[in-house]
Amino acid sequence: MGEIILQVDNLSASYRKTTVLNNVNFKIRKGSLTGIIGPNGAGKSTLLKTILNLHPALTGSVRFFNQPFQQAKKRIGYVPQRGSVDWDFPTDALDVVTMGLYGKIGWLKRPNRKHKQLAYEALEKMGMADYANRQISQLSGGQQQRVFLARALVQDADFYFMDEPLAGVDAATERAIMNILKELKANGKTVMVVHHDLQTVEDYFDHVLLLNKTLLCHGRTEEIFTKENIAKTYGGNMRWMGENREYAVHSVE
Ligand SMILES: Nc1ncnc2c1ncn2[C@@H]1O[C@H](COP(=O)(O)OP(=O)(O)OP(=O)(O)O)[C@@H](O)[C@H]1O
Repeated sequence: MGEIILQVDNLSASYRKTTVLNNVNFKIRKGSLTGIIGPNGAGKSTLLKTILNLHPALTGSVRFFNQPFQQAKKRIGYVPQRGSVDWDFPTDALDVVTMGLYGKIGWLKRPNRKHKQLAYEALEKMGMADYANRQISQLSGGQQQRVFLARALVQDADFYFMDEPLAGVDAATERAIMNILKELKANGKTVMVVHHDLQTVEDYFDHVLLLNKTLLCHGRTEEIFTKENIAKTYGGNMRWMGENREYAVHSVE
């Protein structure tokens, strides 16, 4: 396994006075593909945002590549939850992808033809070339998600964070996205993904991080993703449908 490239120590976060993340500690190694699993409201999105300095930490420290976030941020990519994005922003798919290159272009400079070409190729890779000039608000949810993945690809980061990239997408989009995640991993990239579908965890992720306000456990999927640990994480809000991998989770909401 690769070297440790993310170290999270004693991380806590709150909204006003309510603590939603409590004393989270873990380390992530280069080249791992980790699913972040836990019920609604477990703090999965907050964990990503706090790690990425988008939400303030109450306590704790986060180090990427043995550096503070600010020094490492060009090497880090983030695909936010689709619902958290203002899709009415007037811009087309190609421009959204080109934004992924701004770390390289510089914010005040205009993208040139080579940048646009790179962005177009990433859209092509996600099967979205025909939609390059379509307003982002006029794409379906799954198409928007593909555009976001294309943006992450052009960024060519070393470490990606994705917040539910598979939520609400069809089977073909899910396959396309998972192929990209596996390709990123094959290229030595590291990926952490908030994920909801317990049925696919074992197929998709080599590591899992089980979270419910605190970190319940973290490690290799085959060791950690057990009935007992899942039950502990979901606090009884789940029902086994049968042996092995068939189970349903009841939302806490
Ligand atoms: N902006 C906010 N202001 C106040 N409370 C918030 C805010 N965002 C999240 N919360 C609360 O923090 C807790 C954790 O939310 P978070 O979105 O991190 O959970 P999650 O595990 O990603 O949930 P889901 O699976 O439903 O997306 C929840 O109780 C939520 O209501």
